[in-house]
Amino acid sequence: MVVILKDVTFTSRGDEKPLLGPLNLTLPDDPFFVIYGGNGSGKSILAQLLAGWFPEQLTGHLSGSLQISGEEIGQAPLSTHATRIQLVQQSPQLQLSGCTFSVEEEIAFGPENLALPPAEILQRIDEALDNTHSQHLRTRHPSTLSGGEAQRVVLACALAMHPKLLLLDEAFSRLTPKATTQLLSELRNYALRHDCKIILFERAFLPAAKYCSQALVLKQGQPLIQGSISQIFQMAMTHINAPDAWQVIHLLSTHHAWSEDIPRTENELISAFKDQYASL
Ligand SMILES: Nc1ncnc2c1ncn2[C@@H]1O[C@H](COP(=O)(O)OP(=O)(O)OP(=O)(O)O)[C@@H](O)[C@H]1O
Repeated sequence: MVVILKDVTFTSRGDEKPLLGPLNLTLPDDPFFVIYGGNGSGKSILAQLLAGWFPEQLTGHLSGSLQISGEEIGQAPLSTHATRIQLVQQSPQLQLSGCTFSVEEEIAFGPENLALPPAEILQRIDEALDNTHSQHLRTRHPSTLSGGEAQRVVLACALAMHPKLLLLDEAFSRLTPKATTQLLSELRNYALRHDCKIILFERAFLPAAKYCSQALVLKQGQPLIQGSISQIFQMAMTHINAPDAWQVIHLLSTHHAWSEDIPRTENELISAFKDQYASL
């Protein structure tokens, strides 16, 4: 799926100052891309625009061009995007329908609305539960799920729609780093199997950096820098969260005392420290 933003600016209704933009972006050819930013940097607004929320759910003025697979956003009703674009937000309880009695029914909700044959719906439920490691939640009432369990289930609901563009707006915020890494690995397999692009919207450097080779950093709705993880690292680190070891690398880089690539995993971190300091 090709996503192209040209001079996109969004101003909320009643505001004068744009909340986002001007922003230019062409997604690289990788399955994953990450958009980093601190609180209020515009990640959710951008995610909602990409999900086609303008103008039905996101009212205001959009200028420039935001194209997804050649189709200009804002020109078709939001419901028409459901089969190709899915957005998972950071508060899972807000995304549960509230009208089903089991996780299985909740995942079936979208495919049933597409009037798919029952056998295909069942197959999609199974696949989505497997991909999110949630088979054990299948018969649970959605209202009894913990925060992390609910995040797995809303992700399963999104996957059951077989999206070609999956937007994950801090969608792992209630999961442990280990569970997040496990899900991201499953999502990479999903993306390759279904030719899907996944955009992560994150306040935390890890574990997104492990899966994305390219990133965009937002600050107050404006693009700060775009490029490889190594290229964006210095600027990103003043705006996002990262483990202490990466804070140390940031400090060393600031004092020109780091010459290695920026590690994207713990193992890369250990190797990089060995390479940098083994001779000392
Ligand atoms: N519908 C809206 N109308 C007016 N202002 C909005 C609307 N949605 C968000 N904003 C404002 O736009 C700015 C960007 O918000 P956004 O939710 O995109 O930030 P974010 O990067 O997702 O932040 P966080 O990490 O805190 O979730 C904030 O100042 C927010 O108050």
